[in-house]
Amino acid sequence: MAAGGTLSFSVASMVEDVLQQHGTRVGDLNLESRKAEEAASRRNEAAGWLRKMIGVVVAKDLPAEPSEEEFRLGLRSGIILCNAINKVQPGAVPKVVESPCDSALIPDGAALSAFQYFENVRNFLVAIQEMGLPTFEASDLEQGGKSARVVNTVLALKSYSDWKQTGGNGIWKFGGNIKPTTSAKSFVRKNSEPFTNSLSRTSSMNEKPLSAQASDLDSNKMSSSRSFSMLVRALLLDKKPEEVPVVVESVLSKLVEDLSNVLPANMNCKKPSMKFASGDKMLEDKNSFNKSYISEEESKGRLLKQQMIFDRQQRDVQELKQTLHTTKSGIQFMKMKFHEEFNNIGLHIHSLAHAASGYHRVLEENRKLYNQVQDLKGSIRVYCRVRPFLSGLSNYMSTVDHIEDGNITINIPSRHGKGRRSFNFNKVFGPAATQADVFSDMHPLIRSVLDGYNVCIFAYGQTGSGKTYTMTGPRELTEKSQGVNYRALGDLFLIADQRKDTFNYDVSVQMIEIYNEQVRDLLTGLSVPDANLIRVSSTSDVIDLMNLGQRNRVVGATALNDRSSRSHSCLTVHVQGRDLTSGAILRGCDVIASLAQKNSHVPYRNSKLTQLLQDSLGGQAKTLMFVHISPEPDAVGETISTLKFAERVATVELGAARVNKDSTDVKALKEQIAGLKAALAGKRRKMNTINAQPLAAR
Ligand SMILES: Nc1ncnc2c1ncn2[C@@H]1O[C@H](COP(=O)(O)OP(=O)(O)OP(=O)(O)O)[C@@H](O)[C@H]1O
Repeated sequence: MAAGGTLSFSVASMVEDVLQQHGTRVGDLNLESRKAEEAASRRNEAAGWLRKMIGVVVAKDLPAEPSEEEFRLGLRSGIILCNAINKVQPGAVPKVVESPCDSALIPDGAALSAFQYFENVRNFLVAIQEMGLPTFEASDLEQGGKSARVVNTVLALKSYSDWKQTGGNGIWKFGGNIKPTTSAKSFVRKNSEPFTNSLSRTSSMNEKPLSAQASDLDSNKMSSSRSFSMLVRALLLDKKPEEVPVVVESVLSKLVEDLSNVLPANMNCKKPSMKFASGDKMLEDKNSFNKSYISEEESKGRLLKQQMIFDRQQRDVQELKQTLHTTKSGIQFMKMKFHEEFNNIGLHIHSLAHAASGYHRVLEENRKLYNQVQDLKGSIRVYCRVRPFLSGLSNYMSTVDHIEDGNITINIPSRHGKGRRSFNFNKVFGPAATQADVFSDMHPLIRSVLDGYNVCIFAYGQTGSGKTYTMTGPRELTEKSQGVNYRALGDLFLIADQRKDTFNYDVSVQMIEIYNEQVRDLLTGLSVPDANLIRVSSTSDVIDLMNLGQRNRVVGATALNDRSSRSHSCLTVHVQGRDLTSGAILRGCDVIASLAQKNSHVPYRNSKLTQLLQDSLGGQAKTLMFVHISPEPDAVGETISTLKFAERVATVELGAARVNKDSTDVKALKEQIAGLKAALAGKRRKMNTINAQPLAAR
């Protein structure tokens, strides 16, 4: 390291200080001239050796005995120094940059390429350093620089050259022109090989400092020790003997002080800063190496990272492929299952269709059988109802003697002979019979209307016998006291609603009055041959229309009783049902009529009433006739004639068969119906079970 020279200057200045303290003038000692003389001697030795090594031609810029300035200028380009070191150690500076104008003297500050100058001097200093010789600083070749250090380096190189020429045996000791007896330390070159890479340079640099520093110290010590002794002698020359110890003590204490200031700074500097351009270059190299090393590491890292990303993406792709495969398999499986399900559903629908058609066949069969039973019961059924005594008249003896099943026995006053007479009907309802009792026998026929049969329900009887009561109910109507028309219509709409999945029903009504052989439309109030049909959708719709008809019936009546006895009102309910499966149309009607007891002068067969009811009464329809009688004995004559007419209607006039309840035909039919009902119930259960199952399980 270039810390050398520090001691020599310090000692000289220190002695100077001491001399000044003691009032001694240096000028008197002629110290400067002695120093200059010695420096010139060393410079000449160095210049001479350089000229000898590289030849006078190459060293033309360096005079044999140059001044300090000439020495500095001659070596400033570094060309002479590089050539000299290459002579001592070939290849030490691999490339020497020659001046473009060799022959020209390069003046101070002349334009030799700064790069060339820098390169040569730097390379020379690196080589010197590699060889373990004392170095100088590049700035020492500049004006004001310490050329003595340059001289020192050249003389060290000379000494090394001499040692090498003698065979290089033994330990080379750098002595310069200093006598071997001085305290110069042995100098062992640590790394003589030229560096080949920045790493070896760095390591040699790191190993170098202490030895180089020691070397610098030694050489400076040697060179300055002679001056030091000369100075001390000159100092003590004119001193009296008693003054000598004081002066020596001062010199020594100053020396110790300076040493203590200088040594720690040099000796403790294990990692001194690089002052040379060569050091900078090495740092640059190291940095660039580090950079390239780092960038290589970085690129490796990046590659590794990319590889990892690539690997992960490949794994992802594999996973996706696997998922796709699984999904495809799943879809295939679903397709298969779907086809299976589809086929199963197809089979199931087929069996359901089969069952449904069977069900419909059974229904149809049931309907026919049901209505056959109704037929066997008789196309016309005649019922007799006895009104209770009205309040206030309960003390009278009743006309009715007794009632037993379908038989009613009437007490006949003695003046009319015989005393009693019995009449047979399908059923006789006594004064205690309720509205529900009366309707119960009518109920099965309502279903027949919805199956496409015509049903005629009419009330017959003298005035005040209770026709309106049976058909409609009392004035203060309650649910319990509702008449058969409410109940029948209620049933009709209820059954139609229950069948809505299989049948679509349209219901409409017409209401007429036959008065004095004139037909009047009670819903329009006009006399018309055919009454209007008005569509209805509920029982209340029908009731509203019946009320309207009732009001029209009353309007214009001159004598209510007279009118009542000659008027027949008739409500006809038309039902049209469409079988939703087969599309078949069923048509039925329910005629609800209130017929006054006919006058004897009107022939029954030709009457308007008979014409009106011919469809119902002619055998195509099921007819229910409710004969009403009053219990009061004063009307017994009319009662008997009413009963006679009713019996004739039931047996002779209309030719209807009387039902024998015990006939074998009825029994067989009943059994057949029971069997069919059981079969139907079985089919229904089966269908309900199938419908309850989830589709996949079917
Ligand atoms: N079964 C019965 N229970 C209680 N009261 C009844 C019964 N039958 C009829 N009545 C009552 O007897 C009276 C006459 O009955 P209703 O008006 O029904 O006779 P009708 O035959 O319709 O008469 P008309 O032919 O004059 O119209 C009414 O007050 C009615 O409430």
